[in-house]
Amino acid sequence: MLDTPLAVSLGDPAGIGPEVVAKSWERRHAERLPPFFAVGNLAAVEAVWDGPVETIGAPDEAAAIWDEALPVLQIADSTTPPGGHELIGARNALDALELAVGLTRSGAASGLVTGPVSKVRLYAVGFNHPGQTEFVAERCGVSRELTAMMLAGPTLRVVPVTTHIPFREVIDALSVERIAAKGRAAARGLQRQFGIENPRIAVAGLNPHAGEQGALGREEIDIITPAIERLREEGYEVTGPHPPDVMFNAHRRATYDLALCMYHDQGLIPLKTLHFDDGINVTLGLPIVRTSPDHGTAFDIAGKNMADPGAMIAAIRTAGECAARLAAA
Ligand SMILES: NC(=O)C1=CN([C@@H]2O[C@H](COP(=O)(O)OP(=O)(O)OC[C@H]3O[C@@H](n4cnc5c(N)ncnc54)[C@H](O)[C@@H]3O)[C@@H](O)[C@H]2O)C=CC1
Ligand SMILES: NCC(=O)COP(=O)(O)O
Repeated sequence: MLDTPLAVSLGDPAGIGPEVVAKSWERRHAERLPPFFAVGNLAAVEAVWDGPVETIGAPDEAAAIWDEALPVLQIADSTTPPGGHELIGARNALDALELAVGLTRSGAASGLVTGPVSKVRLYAVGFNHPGQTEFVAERCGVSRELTAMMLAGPTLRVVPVTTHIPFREVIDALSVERIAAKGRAAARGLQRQFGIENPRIAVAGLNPHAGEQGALGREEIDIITPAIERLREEGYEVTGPHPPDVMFNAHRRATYDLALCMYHDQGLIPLKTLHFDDGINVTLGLPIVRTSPDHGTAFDIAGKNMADPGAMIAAIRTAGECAARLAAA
């Protein structure tokens, strides 16, 4: 059990973040969750949940009330109702994220779990990062190219080489250096945070049938294979390029620890199809632990008591496990 609690930012209060965090606390004993405190707006939790909740002034006050109430570190007095459209929700989400990252970097929290945010609403309040992944990397002083956004469930882990960019830009964004950098960040993250000594990485092709020896596209020959060779020279166990349409079946998934995918949906469609209810997002390559549920804000069901906390529970549990592993290293 961790001595220092995790910091869990509530995300956009108009979404389901407050509800899944509160429901996770409710199931803390059954799910054997490590201690955590929420960072966000107390009213946002009270709007969707009638369980016990108490504000704290600092992370070290969380332990004393963990058994009795959900501890909340308050970031703002005003908020937006569940399902609301006001941009104050995005500002709250950003303030909570900023504070939770800072507390984790300082060691006051043992790891960071982030609630779902709306990217378009964050952009509307001046957020100039593609997502929380890059924001956290910057706050930790790490170049985003040295981090990897890993989505993971019980039978599949994926890292997309390109993440939140328009599809039209994907091919130009792929390079030997970028693919090798993501593969390296992924392999080292699995070693360091997940205790997988020699991770097996399967690299996806980009074109149908991985290019059919160049007849259906040359990216596999010109970019992906040289990146695979570079990673192998560095000692990593890497295979591919694999035809993307067959590499996610159950038989093939059992042969690797992580699929390195060329773009967002190539990896996230299989991941969320298989593991939407317990899938998580982990940022690899940071000096701190950061996880998040795989789902988004789900504005359509916010405030209706319909949100499944499974992915948030998995994100909290994994953050605790990774934090314990890093502390013991
Ligand atoms: N971790 C994060 O911060 C993420 C944020 N997003 C953001 O979320 C916003 C909405 O994205 P969408 O593509 O609509 O995906 P979404 O995951 O928010 O919702 C997709 C569908 O799944 C349902 N759903 C999602 N989570 C659920 C849960 N825990 N229990 C029950 N049903 C659930 C929703 O009601 C909706 O019908 C976007 O603005 C996007 O930027 C998307 C993915 C991850
Ligand atoms: N599709 C995954 C996702 O949107 C996660 O983004 P973020 O954690 O970087 O904000």
